Amino acid sequence: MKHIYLNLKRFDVPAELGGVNRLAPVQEWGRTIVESTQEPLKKYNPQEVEFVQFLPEAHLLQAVAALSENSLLQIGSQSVYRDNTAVGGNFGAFTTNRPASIVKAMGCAATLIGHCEERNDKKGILAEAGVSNMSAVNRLLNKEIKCAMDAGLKVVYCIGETSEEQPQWEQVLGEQLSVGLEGVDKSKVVIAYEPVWSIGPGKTPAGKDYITKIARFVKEQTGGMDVVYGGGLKTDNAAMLASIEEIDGGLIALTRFTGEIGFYPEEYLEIIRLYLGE
Ligand SMILES: O=C[C@H](O)COP(=O)(O)O
Repeated sequence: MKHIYLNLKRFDVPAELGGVNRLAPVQEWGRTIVESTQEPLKKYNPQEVEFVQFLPEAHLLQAVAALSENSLLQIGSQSVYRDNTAVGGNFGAFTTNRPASIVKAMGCAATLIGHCEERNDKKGILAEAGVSNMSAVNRLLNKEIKCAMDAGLKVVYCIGETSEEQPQWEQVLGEQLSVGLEGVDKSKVVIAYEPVWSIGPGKTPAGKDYITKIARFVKEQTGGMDVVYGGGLKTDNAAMLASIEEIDGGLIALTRFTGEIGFYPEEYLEIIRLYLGE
């Protein structure tokens, strides 16, 4: 089974406010993306490939409502809170947070946990508190994964090393896996590997040998979990990634990296065609 994930980050922010949304008014953005991508995806075999689109919370209800009959698309949230509602327990006193129970109730099938931008946010809070040992980040993410799974959501768990961490990549990724997945049913989780040092303008893209080495490491450490490339599946690397046996799919975000950068539905569909080879 291949997994094609789409992380729509905050691509809903209009260009005039500094964002990359030139697609649709904010009020219609989630629906527009689902409606402009789901029909062409119906030609793929759901036994062979799954498609999940992760949207900011404000767009989840609209995206779910836009799903057509027999759509192959599934909708997911961008992470969940590390605590949840429970009958007889917390009734929803979670101002500003996003418990997994409501993500599931809104019709989502999955959630994306531990993206490098989420890790950065948590690291920043710890740094403000004077904490330099960042292992707490993995423990917080482990709680989020457990809440998501208790709520019946599939989990895509992101791991990756920064440029500073690269010399100790085995230790860093090993801890992200062992602590993040402690006590978790791995059969319901897919790993997204993000070489953080390689993401962003002007960075050297990760090559085939490096990605293969990491994917093998993850599979060895986890008993063969599915691993997708999370550093950005795009036009430039789709064929290379498709040629790596140990890679089980990819995480798409921006589809255009020069000029009017952003996410464009036709380019997303083209990346999928290039990766799946059909
Ligand atoms: O979520 C995906 C990764 O952060 C890569 O994003 P990008 O392809 O837009 O650089």
